[in-house]
Amino acid sequence: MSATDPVKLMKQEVGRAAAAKVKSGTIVGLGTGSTTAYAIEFIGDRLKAGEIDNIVGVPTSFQAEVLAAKYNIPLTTLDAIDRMDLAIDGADEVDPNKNLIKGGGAAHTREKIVDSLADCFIVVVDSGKLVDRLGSTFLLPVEVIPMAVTPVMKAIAKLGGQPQLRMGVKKAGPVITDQGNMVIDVKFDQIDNPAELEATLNNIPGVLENGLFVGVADIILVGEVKDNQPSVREF
Ligand SMILES: O=C[C@H](O)[C@H](O)[C@H](O)COP(=O)(O)O
Repeated sequence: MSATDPVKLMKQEVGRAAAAKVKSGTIVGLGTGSTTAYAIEFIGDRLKAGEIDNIVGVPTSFQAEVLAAKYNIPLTTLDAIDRMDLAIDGADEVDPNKNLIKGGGAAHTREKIVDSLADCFIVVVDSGKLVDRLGSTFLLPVEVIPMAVTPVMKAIAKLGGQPQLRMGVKKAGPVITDQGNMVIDVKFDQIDNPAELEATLNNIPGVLENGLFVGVADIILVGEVKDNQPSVREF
């Protein structure tokens, strides 16, 4: 990836824009993925520069915990708080109604818990993540308890989905989530009713959580780039 890689420029710019919305004395959900990683870095930069202080983060993954430690952002847990002021997180697809597919990094279960508890959930994406209809470019991740992988795949096939077990890269065998579970990625020809599908999938015994986020996001920050100049649009 070159220094002027347009996707990198867009991710950095939305990360910076999201970090700029963090105020002193707030509790912030820290999402997962390459775009949110920039937001965490820029929050750390603002803390270091003294622009903000007294921030506490709630991590959505081991990756977020590691980044928070790297940038000296103190962390807390959901046992210690009732709510968050803000959550910042990426997405794999965003539709015009601000509904999302998440879980490209297998973190969607903890992300849905944290992002749902925030007063304001800000999504940070590059413009390539915008779709007219969810499921058109990205397979839908479903986290499953390991002993239930086969029956869940059969149940998903009966619903019309094409399931595949997510395999590791630079690791033999399946991807294991931060909770010790596996991920089934599902191709649906068409997702007409995301809310209904979200509930139907979660109702299959053995499914922990799927990557459909319906009615959770408040603000979408979209990174765009033209002539190597990045900008951010909000909706
Ligand atoms: O499980 C991972 C998350 O849902 C990520 O937020 C999502 O995959 C987007 O990641 P990235 O910003 O790297 O495209």
